[in-house]
Amino acid sequence: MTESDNSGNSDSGRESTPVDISRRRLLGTVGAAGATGLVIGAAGGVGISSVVSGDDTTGASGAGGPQALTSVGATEVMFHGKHQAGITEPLQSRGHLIAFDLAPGAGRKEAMALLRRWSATAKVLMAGKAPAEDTGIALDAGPSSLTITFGFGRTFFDRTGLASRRPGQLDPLPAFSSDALDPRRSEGDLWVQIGADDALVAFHALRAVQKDAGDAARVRWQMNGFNRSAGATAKPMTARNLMGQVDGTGNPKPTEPDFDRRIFVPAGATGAQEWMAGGSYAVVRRIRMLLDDWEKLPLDRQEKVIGRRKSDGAPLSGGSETTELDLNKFGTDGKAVIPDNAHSRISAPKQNGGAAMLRRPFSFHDGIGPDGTPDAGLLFVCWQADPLRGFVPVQRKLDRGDALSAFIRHESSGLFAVPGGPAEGEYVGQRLLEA
Ligand SMILES: C=CC1=C(C)c2cc3[nH]c(cc4nc(cc5[nH]c(cc1n2)c(C)c5CCC(=O)O)C(CCC(=O)O)=C4C)c(C)c3C=C
Ligand SMILES: [Fe+2]
Repeated sequence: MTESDNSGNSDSGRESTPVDISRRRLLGTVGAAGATGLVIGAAGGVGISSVVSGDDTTGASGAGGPQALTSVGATEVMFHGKHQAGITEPLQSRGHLIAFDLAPGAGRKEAMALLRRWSATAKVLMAGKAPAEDTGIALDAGPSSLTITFGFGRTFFDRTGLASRRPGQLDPLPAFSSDALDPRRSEGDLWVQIGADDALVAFHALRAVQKDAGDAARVRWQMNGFNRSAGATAKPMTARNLMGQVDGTGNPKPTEPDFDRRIFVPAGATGAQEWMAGGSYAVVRRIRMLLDDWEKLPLDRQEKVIGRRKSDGAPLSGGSETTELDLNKFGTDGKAVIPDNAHSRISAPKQNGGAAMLRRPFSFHDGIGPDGTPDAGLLFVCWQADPLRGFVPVQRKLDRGDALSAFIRHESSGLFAVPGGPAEGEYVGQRLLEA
């Protein structure tokens, strides 16, 4: 992207105004025009992307000179838009999920100031610029698809005197029989999701968000995750999880007519809080994978657990990855080719009255647990306009009879209201906090 794309985007007038300097210019490495890259706009909703060409008119990137950013580094996601960034964009290779609780004594005033600070920081960092008193962690890097997404947990509303504006959708999720939840790593007043295609850019944002919290909020829990790096495969492919499965195939697509209705809260929706228009609800579950057990299972049984081939994600009923599941196909033994307890069968929207969610997870690996097995699995994050029409009915059904249940353990849970994207000049959550 060119530097001029960002002119006029400084956050002057906001608290803790970040310095409007590109991280690369701090090192004096960028010419009048930057590298070729992508700008992903949240405006209008769903990751509209356009290629911005950047001819290096200075010749600075020639032999011996500084190099242009690759498309990985140069890709920028817009902070302002109808929806917050970090929901419909492609999975990034690094992620941090952090929940905060407001500090004792902090209320609505402190929360407003915090969301102003966080928004100003997010805007600057997502543009690949340096905040005030920068740590230098991300020097040299471009925006690298950084997204920073903010949400409110159920407890936020009592602590800020806003109980009358708490959406019913934040009512606690039902208990599921397979839950083994750790309350200290669950829920929280505020939630921040950071994603980037560079580990240092993601960590840089994490530190900035933590420092901005100041005396207003304390970290309740933090989880770190990853996905495959952009460019690691010969062509763009659906991600794999740590069980080796192709994971994400059945996700609703932004091109589908009911995508917006399923994922985002419409303006003027009956019973919805107006400040949530354009927003979405995030369900976050830390799901441990019992990898030692899973990896002992022969391939054909692993495939029956999911109902799809491991090699390419195609349904066991035939076709390729994107072929629809044929749930009525039977083998010569008279049994359903996609077993009754297969994860794909049970979670399919047509088996759940159309219930659908957008899954956007990160894998995690936190070493070896006290039991000697890998503390690894999925930071499952799913997005929907209403958790009672997305996550809850599907998880209820999975809880009753999913073949995958024997190989996973839900260890923590969070439900967060993620407001719509801020308009130019607004901060995230302003319509809730200042209405
Ligand atoms: C309640 C929601 C879900 C949880 C929790 C969940 C956990 C989970 N899933 C996998 C692996 C796969 N899931 C797949 C499909 C799939 N899963 C859910 C929901 C939950 N999964 C849905 C709605 C779907 C899509 C169903 C459809 O549209 O047909 C697949 C198949 C490929 C794909 O469609 O993505 C895999 C593989 C793991 C490992 C896991 C917990 C660790
Ligand atoms: Fe799943």
